[in-house]
Amino acid sequence: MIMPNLDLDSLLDQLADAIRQAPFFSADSKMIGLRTGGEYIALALAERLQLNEAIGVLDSSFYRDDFATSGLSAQVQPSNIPWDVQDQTIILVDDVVHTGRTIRAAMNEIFDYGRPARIILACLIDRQGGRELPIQPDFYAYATADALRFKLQGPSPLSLRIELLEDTL
Ligand SMILES: O=P(O)(O)OC[C@H]1O[C@H](OP(=O)(O)OP(=O)(O)O)[C@H](O)[C@@H]1O
Repeated sequence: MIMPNLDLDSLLDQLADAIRQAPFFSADSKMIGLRTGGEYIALALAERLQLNEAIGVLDSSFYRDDFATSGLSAQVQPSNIPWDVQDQTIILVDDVVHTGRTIRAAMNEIFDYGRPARIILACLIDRQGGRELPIQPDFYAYATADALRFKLQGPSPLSLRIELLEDTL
């Protein structure tokens, strides 16, 4: 397997361009990033898209259905959505979508705040082949079904670490 050589800035530019051209998009669009990687991606996208409103941030750890088995990270922080979600079109952003469970948890949490008109899903990396729920990104910058793990580190500098999954070595 060839390790992909990904340029983070180009991927973010591509993702921002695709969202900008979508019919639903305006500078008043509302964006939510999922801690931690998704928050960094959402901040980078919001800057490129020159959004009028600050991004919301969710930490869906409490909502994950594997919370009991995986435990809770010591770094869980409160969620913060600085605007009313009711009837909004929300762009939900994460760095990686793999099983889909994090996105499922995030959507549950969003509905606790109100009933959005629509949720659009954008991610940097669509890790395909391991989906456990019928959740697909509307926008992604890079997709792969290879046995790779992606870890976004940031916020500044923002970098993407790519590792081969151990059980395939
Ligand atoms: O589709 P899933 O199988 O749920 O996986 C995707 C999630 O996994 C990673 O988060 P992680 O728990 O590693 O936290 P991080 O954002 O702090 O890296 C990634 O950032 C996504 O949020």
